[in-house]
Amino acid sequence: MPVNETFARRMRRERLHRHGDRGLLVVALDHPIGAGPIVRDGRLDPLLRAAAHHGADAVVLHKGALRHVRTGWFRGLSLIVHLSASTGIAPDPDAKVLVTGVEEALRLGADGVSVHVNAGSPTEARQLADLASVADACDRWGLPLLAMIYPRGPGIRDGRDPDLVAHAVTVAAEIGADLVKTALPADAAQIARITAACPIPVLAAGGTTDGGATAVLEHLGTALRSGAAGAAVGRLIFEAPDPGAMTRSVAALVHDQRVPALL
Ligand SMILES: O=C(CO)COP(=O)(O)O
Ligand SMILES: N[C@@H](CC=O)C(=O)O
Repeated sequence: MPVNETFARRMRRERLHRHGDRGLLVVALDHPIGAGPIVRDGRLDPLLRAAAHHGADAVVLHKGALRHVRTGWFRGLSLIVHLSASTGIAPDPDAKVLVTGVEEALRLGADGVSVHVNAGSPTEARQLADLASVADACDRWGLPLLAMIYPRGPGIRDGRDPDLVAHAVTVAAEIGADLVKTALPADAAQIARITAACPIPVLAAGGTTDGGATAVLEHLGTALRSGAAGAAVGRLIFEAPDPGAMTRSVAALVHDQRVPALL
């Protein structure tokens, strides 16, 4: 726990957890700007129902999505507003830019904000400056900041290289994030080294489901047993035939360190 944290920031950081403080399950739904629609009918409410009713602590959404979803889901679910974006069809999809700010997120009812940084990308310098300005604003307003930071760029062959990932999460902590989310390597000992060296909680990203849902669940289980403080999971849940059941499975891992029935 940080020793120099304001009352407001600590209270809000602790309140992100809706199921005890053992692990944080964040359902990330920030993909549409990058990848296009994630639901066929444009309605995110069924995914928010799955998150709210099946064990998630928080969801990540972009500002515009909030105009099209019900407020009621957030009685038992924390809201993290994502402040940065890029599209997968851009000349450089790794070039994240800020698309809104901390004060707007607060006006929208956010319990926290998140910013994505691609460390090693051609625009890394500007992305770091953006993360730093958001961290300053979070200090002013007492709002928790989740940094999503990945080693990504033309010179990076393996974005899960343990040394690169250890470096990336350290950058997030040094700039002033409260939590960091990244794609962790597969090896348990390497994950343990990364999480032990990082002064802030590290959340494991779900990642692509191309290798099957079971492989993603197994990876999350390894990460949680190796020091990850929770998981931020998108595709595994919104691509699942039954997002509620998949949320329950991830929640069993995150909150109870219990192997879900799906494994
Ligand atoms: O946090 C996330 C995206 O912002 C994780 O999403 P995926 O599980 O789809 O990688
Ligand atoms: N924040 C993520 C979105 C989901 O994967 C990214 O931009 O890559």
